[in-house]
Amino acid sequence: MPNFSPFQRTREAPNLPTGTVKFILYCISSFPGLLTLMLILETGQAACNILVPYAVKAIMDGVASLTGDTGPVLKTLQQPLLLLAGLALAEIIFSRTSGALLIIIGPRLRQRTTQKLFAYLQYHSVSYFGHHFAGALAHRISETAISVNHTTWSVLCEFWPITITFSVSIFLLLGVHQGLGQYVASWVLAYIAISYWLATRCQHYAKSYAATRSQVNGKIVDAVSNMLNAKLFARLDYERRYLNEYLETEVRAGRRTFWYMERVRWFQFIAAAALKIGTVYYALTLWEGGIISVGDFTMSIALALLIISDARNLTRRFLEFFEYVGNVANGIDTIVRPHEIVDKPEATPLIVTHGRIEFRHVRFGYDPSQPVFEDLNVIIEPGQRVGLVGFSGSGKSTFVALMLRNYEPQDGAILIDDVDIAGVFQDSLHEQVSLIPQDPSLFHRSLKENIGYGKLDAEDAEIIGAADLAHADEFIKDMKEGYDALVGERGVKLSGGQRQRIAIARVMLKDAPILILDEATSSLDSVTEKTIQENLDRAMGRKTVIAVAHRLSTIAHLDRILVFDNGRIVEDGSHNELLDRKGFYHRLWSMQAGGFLPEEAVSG
Ligand SMILES: Nc1ncnc2c1ncn2[C@@H]1O[C@H](COP(=O)(O)OP(=O)(O)OP(=O)(O)O)[C@@H](O)[C@H]1O
Repeated sequence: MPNFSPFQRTREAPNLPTGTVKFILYCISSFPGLLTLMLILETGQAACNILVPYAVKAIMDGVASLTGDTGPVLKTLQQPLLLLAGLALAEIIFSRTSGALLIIIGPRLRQRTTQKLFAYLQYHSVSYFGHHFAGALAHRISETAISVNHTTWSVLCEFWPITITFSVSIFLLLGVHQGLGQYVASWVLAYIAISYWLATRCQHYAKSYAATRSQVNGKIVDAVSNMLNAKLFARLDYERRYLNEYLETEVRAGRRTFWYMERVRWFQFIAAAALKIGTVYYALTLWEGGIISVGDFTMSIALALLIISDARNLTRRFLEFFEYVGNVANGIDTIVRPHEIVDKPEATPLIVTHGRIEFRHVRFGYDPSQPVFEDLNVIIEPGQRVGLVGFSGSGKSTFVALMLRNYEPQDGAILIDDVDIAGVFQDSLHEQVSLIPQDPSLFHRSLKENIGYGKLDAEDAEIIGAADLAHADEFIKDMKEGYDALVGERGVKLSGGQRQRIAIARVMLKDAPILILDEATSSLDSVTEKTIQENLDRAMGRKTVIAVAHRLSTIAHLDRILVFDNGRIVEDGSHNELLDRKGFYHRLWSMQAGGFLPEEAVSG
């Protein structure tokens, strides 16, 4: 188990900027000093690079001034040679220090971005998670974090040095000769503009190629998760052919993109040739006319070659940059959208002293135009044990979901101990209300951690005690690794009944004053169910309990039963009272086959 205090927590949902540039700046703002240093180092490295042709010019001019005697060569060329060596050394130092900074900042920046996005994601509502696949969200977070890094490095280590190379080259060439400088400057401006334009055009191809790749990934995931179906139906061949259809689409989209890139390369090669030949011709003419020295001539050619080497792949760099920025924008769009249910600024912690629950004139619909509850009014007294029954779709789970504030009513209020839960901190509500769901999902962590989730600072003895009450201890003891056994993703290595027992144990450990059981024992055999039910009854103590049940026998002994029909409470009373009333509940009870309600509603 990670070693952190169980009580570190933040109540307030984090705020994140929604603009792409602002978001990237926000993420990198944790490293102002290191990033500035990196910018300086990249500037230094680019400057060293660009000054090499200048040193070569000095050497060439020195060589040209030499007479036939080779004796004083080194002496004459001492300064430019030292400059050349100094530049080489400085370039190594700048570039490797920058490399080291990249190693220091890179993983940390990725971690911070992931942390921020994950923290933001946590505050989305249950309905948000119902609309987004877990895998897709995890992928989005990691893509966004990687793309924030890449965007930063693109600007710092690619576009910025290129800007310096281009600007200083033009400056040096203007110094050599105005016309030559203007020729290269026009070439550079035109080249950048065309590269940018080509990249924006290519974006369309790159996007559709990326879409086909992710479609293929999705198909592979779907096929792998349905491998059992494929085997049971002997459809392995079919699955290969099915996947191949999508792979073919990917190949076609890939070819379109690469052909376009190939055409871009033609442009680059022709443009590079134009710069090379043009500069050589221009500089040669100037040298011939005695306007520039042989050193200037050499420097001009070297600068042109340097520009060409930096300009190569500029379209691809733009394209990658767009892709990273697009990824960040997508991540923001999916994750950094407004939270659906937010704690109010004036929110207070909920402290349950009695456990009285009231639904007051509650109107709610998942789609507000089709309300599940129109005007629901009900009071559950402190310590009361209430069963909710009704046909499938009658509103029982919605009732529970509203109590947990998974959704907010469009009208009316839900009060606990006379406090409107809309005005309390959501986590304080969840601390006071426990839920045992019908199909509990567990973390892929040890059994001990899963049970201990109900009370993070629980002693081992408390965990075992809770497991014992939930009849989980008996099967855990039989496992090779006991309480340290891992349960598999969502608890798949356990049977439904075992998962339910772990969920019961962790809720017993949590010991909240209000308890909600949503078919909490439905996956258990009747013998285990009976014993757990007794333990649950004991654990309920003076808690307020709401139990949703399809098997009426499991709630018949409770203090009160609310009968739901089409979002209305049509009957309310104890089991015996309701039977005596010979109404809806009586019909349900009579219709029960083996203790279950029929699926279909029966008209009155
Ligand atoms: N997440 C959702 N989005 C949209 N509609 C929903 C959602 N959950 C439930 N509903 C609808 O709300 C109505 C009430 O459903 P609810 O799940 O509360 O019924 P229930 O009594 O708990 O049913 P069951 O016994 O089958 O669990 C149904 O018409 C259902 O289709």
